[in-house]
Amino acid sequence: MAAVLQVLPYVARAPFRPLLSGGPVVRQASGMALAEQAQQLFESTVGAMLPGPMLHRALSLDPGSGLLKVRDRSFQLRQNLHLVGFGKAVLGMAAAAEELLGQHLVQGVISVPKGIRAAMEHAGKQEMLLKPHSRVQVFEGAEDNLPDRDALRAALAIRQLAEGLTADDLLLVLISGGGSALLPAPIPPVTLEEKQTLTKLLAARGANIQELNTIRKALSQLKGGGLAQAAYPAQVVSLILSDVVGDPVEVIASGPTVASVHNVQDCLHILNRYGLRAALPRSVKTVLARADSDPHGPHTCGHVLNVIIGSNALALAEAQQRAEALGYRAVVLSAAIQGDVKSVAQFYGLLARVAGAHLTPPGTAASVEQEEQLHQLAAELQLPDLQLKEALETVVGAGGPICLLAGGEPTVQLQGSGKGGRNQELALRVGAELGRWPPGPVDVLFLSGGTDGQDGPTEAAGAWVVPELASQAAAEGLDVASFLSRSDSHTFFRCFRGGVHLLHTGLTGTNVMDAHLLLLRPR
Ligand SMILES: Nc1ncnc2c1ncn2[C@@H]1O[C@H](COP(=O)(O)OP(=O)(O)OP(=O)(O)O)[C@@H](O)[C@H]1O
Ligand SMILES: O=C(O)[C@H](O)CO
Repeated sequence: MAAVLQVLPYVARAPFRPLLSGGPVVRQASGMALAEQAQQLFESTVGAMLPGPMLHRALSLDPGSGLLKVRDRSFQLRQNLHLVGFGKAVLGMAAAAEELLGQHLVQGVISVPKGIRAAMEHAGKQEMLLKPHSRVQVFEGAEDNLPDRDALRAALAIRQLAEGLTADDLLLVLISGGGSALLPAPIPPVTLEEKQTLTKLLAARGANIQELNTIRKALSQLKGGGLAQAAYPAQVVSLILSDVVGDPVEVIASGPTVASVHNVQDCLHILNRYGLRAALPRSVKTVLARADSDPHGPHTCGHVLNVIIGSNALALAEAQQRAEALGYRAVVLSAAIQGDVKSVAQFYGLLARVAGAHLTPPGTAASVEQEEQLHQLAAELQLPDLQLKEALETVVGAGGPICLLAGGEPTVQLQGSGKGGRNQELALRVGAELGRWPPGPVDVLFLSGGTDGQDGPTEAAGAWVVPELASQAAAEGLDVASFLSRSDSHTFFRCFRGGVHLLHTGLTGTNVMDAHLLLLRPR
């Protein structure tokens, strides 16, 4: 039976608990400042994807019979549950899983980022920590998201646990972003250092995550279905928190429980594309050559159920519900925003102009060419799930506050030695775009935030902007364009109005990429 992939439906009402201390109560849109609403909506985007609510939605155990339901499948638990996990959000996921299923848990091994337990302890996030006497062994490693000896030890412990299972066992696999670096298990004779060097070179030359993980899978004992193979004949259930646009399970953390659809030719094309094929270490050539003649063929994963339990799309759906509770007409534009941050910012700036014009009395309508330019930009971004037409139709008929939601992961070409992050750069660029149009009688706000709570090497999660930002900044002697020319968005927001436009959540314990909110409210 082929491996099964299921995606949890629309998230149930996640218990809303403001991430920021003393978060605002829900009041009607008119009664709250736009910035307060935007931050509350961002909190609900993140809140729905926190490990506890996510696992509670994904797993349902009948304490009497020991029957575990995961989506439309059932598994009989009788102290036969084993757990492994790897990823930046996996500590909290393991804590939630052990709380729910602990009476059946025999043993567990998880591989999580170095220092995360201390960080969660410091942040007072007890729900993200395993209880004392937990049966789950924790390995911390992969400092700076790079595979290291600590992560290698974790991967070997995970493989050893998997290989010891029988057909009576159930292996729960917890997977989230950052998992690849936390599960390094190079196929000999490839060494950890050789694999590290190759992936760093690929990333530095612009390889995207799909390309990077195709190479990682080809050189790994556990990625690309290898973990599922090691666990056979045990039943495997993978609960996956997606940090990749489009939620491709074979790419997320390099698909350890998903049969790989790539072959050696795919790898060679990628290596050629980035000029790395000629300089490959002999060990890598040996492993790639052997892969083609592998007697076992690609890993079969018929004994596996892969379930996406958290994603950007699910998070945005939650925020859409919140926005409607605040009195907005809300539309999810896309959960697959990609492309250069400059183009993405232009798109949002024009969208605000066109949408804002539809919300104001006739006579201030956006020009036809601006609408055409907006559709042109959208076409150039090639967003597979874009709901632009639906969004504009909603705006035309609204006559009241509008909330346009989107998410994904734009790319930034770094310039200069400034300090910033994808979200802060996008927000600042959108702020500059908004300032180019004469503000009609509409309040406009744009927010961009990283759902893991950390945007680039800064302590901010992101930032929010309004059309007046550039002119207000100029009055403070801050030139937006100059900061952008140095990729120095964090410094700008730290200086501008005492940092009030920065978004701070602390490490959230989840990661479903970035969330973008565009709020428009007629005066
Ligand atoms: N000064 C800067 N200005 C703008 N963007 C920056 C700057 N410095 C780093 N970045 C961007 O931040 C991104 C790294 O962000 P971050 O550290 O949050 O990791 P990530 O890509 O979100 O990975 P993860 O999913 O593990 O969080 C890179 O895409 C990089 O281009
Ligand atoms: O770990 C990885 O491979 C990336 O975070 C994508 O999931």
